[in-house]
Amino acid sequence: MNLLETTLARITPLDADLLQQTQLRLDNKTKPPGSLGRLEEFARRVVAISGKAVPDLAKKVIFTFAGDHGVVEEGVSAFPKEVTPQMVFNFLRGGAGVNVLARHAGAEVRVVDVGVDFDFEDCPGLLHKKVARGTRNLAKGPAMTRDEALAALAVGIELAEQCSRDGVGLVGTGEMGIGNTTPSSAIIAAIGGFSPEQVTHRGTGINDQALQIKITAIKKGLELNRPDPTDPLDVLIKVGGLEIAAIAGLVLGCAANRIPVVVDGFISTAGALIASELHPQVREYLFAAHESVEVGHRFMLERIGARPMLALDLRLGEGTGAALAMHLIEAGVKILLEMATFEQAGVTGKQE
Ligand SMILES: Cc1cc2ncn([C@H]3O[C@H](COP(=O)(O)O)[C@@H](O)[C@H]3O)c2cc1C
Ligand SMILES: O=C(O)c1cccnc1
Repeated sequence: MNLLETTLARITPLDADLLQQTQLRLDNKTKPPGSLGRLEEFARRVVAISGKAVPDLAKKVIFTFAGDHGVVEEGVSAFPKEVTPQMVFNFLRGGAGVNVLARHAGAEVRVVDVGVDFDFEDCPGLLHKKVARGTRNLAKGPAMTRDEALAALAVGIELAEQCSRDGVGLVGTGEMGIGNTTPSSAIIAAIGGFSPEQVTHRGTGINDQALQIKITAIKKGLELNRPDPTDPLDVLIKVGGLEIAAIAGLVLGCAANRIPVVVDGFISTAGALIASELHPQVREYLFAAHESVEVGHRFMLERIGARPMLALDLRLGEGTGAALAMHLIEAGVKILLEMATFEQAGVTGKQE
């Protein structure tokens, strides 16, 4: 078995008893039952995912995977591909949106080159995991080879393994790759059977003409490559991206290692969708941070069966939404661990 297969074999459903016991603990807190809404769900699920009655979320890590996309040559983005490595340097200096919001959340950002078309040589702080210098143009043929897709998946899986060894309590996903809303739209179109028009949007802010070019590129990619909707690996190979593959691997690795994983926006959810199509129980381990402005995002979330936590009209990616959502998951866990029970507080009237 390869790393992907052994990882998939380790993913199990959450323990229903543990979920129920944790809800009973929450019901003993000084509040009407269920009145903290989804914060209670977050606490319940973090306990059941980690298998720990007292989860420790002190160590939080957001992975920002960077990769380039051959399809950019079609004119699908408002920005040139050079922005991908330029933003990598910005992440490493701590100046990007995700750095600011991760600091706010008390999370560390780890920047991973999984497929940037640039030589970073010995760039301190960067995780050098380059599989290829970008994908090929999906409008002209398969974006990746099978080996490239498996190698990028393995990058994500191995980083999750490392998090498990380091005692990381909460992982977030993020990405940087000019053009990557195009493969993300292609993935949900292929898997969900949607037309490119239904799931394609403006990414970095393209105009009407570029939107038509983007839709045409996705149409060509689907017609030419004919990804098999029942085979998520085939979809990833033909119309995916290296950073999307790494995110899929990270999500699978987190599920296998029982680490809750917060999935960012549209592109990250494309990775999570591949993971959840590979293993249906993956959805139990993930938290969908927010609902992106990208129109296709809703269809991905519905397909996964994940309800987004925030609606902030975000459309940046990088892991920004994941950073913001981490606070709320931690808040739910703190309610479980720190709030007084009826008995401790001497509050009466609890219904048995
Ligand atoms: C300066 C800058 C910083 C970003 N950070 C994330 N993205 C986001 O925009 C890109 C996807 O949009 P499209 O498919 O239209 O190219 C990705 O890099 C995504 O992470 C950025 C984009 C730009 C321009
Ligand atoms: O939702 C996202 O993650 C997103 C949307 C547009 C552009 N970049 C990222």
